[in-house]
Amino acid sequence: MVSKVVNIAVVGCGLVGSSFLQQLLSIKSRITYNLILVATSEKSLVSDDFKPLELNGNWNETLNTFGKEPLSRDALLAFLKKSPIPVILVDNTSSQAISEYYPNFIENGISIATPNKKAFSSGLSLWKRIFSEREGNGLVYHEATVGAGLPIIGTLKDMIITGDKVEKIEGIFSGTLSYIFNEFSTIKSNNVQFSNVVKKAKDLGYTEPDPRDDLNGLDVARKVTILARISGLEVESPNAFPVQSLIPKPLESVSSADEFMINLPKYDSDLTALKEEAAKEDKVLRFIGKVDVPNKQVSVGIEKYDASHPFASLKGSDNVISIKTERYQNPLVIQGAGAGAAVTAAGVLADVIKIAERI
Ligand SMILES: NC(=O)C1=CN([C@@H]2O[C@H](COP(=O)(O)OP(=O)(O)OC[C@H]3O[C@@H](n4cnc5c(N)ncnc54)[C@H](OP(=O)(O)O)[C@@H]3O)[C@@H](O)[C@H]2O)C=CC1
Ligand SMILES: N[C@@H](CC=O)C(=O)O
Ligand code: NA
Repeated sequence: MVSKVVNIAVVGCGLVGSSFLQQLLSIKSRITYNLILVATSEKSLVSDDFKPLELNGNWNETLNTFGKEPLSRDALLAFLKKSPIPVILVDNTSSQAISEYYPNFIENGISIATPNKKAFSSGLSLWKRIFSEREGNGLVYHEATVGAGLPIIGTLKDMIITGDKVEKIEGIFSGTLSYIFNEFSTIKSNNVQFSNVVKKAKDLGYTEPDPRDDLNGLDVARKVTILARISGLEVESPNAFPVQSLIPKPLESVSSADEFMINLPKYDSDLTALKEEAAKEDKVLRFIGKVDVPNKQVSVGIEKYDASHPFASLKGSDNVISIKTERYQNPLVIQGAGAGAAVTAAGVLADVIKIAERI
């Protein structure tokens, strides 16, 4: 029997992209994955004749040595349209520009697998265009946009297509903020200062290069926007509901991450007071995203939880998501690593495999 062959184009070879390529090139499968393009923002390798790229294991070196100027979005589309067999575009970037171009790929029959949240959590019109389900459109899978490789989006969609009704989703959706609050606000009271934990998280490489990109709550707001939309709420954008920022107002406009870190200790007192107030009630603080479907409410911010609550005993940078539905009145809880190269790449690869089986 001749095995099925699918062409794969990978844009973005950073943390997740590198791990994705390593996993893709080593899986054993009855489907053959034919790598026809690899690109970063500066270099690209393109197989003009659609034969598999010869990467000899060290694709990074090959890309740097032989890579040419990356294709524009139009040129990338024109190239992928010429593919004689089904093609999957894997977007491992965080590029807004690429995500805004998804409808053009999809409407030309090109499928997409991605951990990039931008397309699904920007304006609602882009979401509607992506999921318009026209005959001949490419498929779109984005499991790793929420909770990395944890099975959240697939699980939620399965519940909905089988007729269940989502009532409430609540969770800790940021690996960085999970770590920070797990260390800062513990069941046994401690003297840890918020700024110290942020510094520790930054030193361990858990934060974005500028920790304000974690502390402003936008990453969590994007994830919650995606879940709310899947659950049936027409959320206009991640700015359309209350999002608590952990950046002290006076530090919003400081120019550099270093200046931000130097000044952060001056503003520890508010969060220390909140943590002590919670401790007196035998509670801890956690940074939560919430979707209340019947009441059409979405929010992101700090909440207090009893020491006995599953969110209170979370470890490291784990995510935890609780989904309450008409059928799961005792909520379904999914917990585990919600960030990191290997688990995220595996989530993307599992999507590639699901698409390849369907196209
Ligand atoms: N890291 C994690 O734990 C998780 C990440 N994600 C998501 O996965 C995606 C990738 O994250 P990560 O690997 O950590 O990010 P990195 O910054 O490590 O990698 C991004 C890659 O994308 C490339 N890139 C950026 N813009 C373009 C462009 N316009 N055209 C071509 N290539 C481009 C970069 O190239 P260059 O180096 O040349 O700039 C780089 O290779 C993001 O959307 C992130 O939100 C999701 C869940 C968890
Ligand atoms: N920065 C994110 C990683 C992926 O979305 C996180 O902390 O969870
Ligand atoms: Na996921």
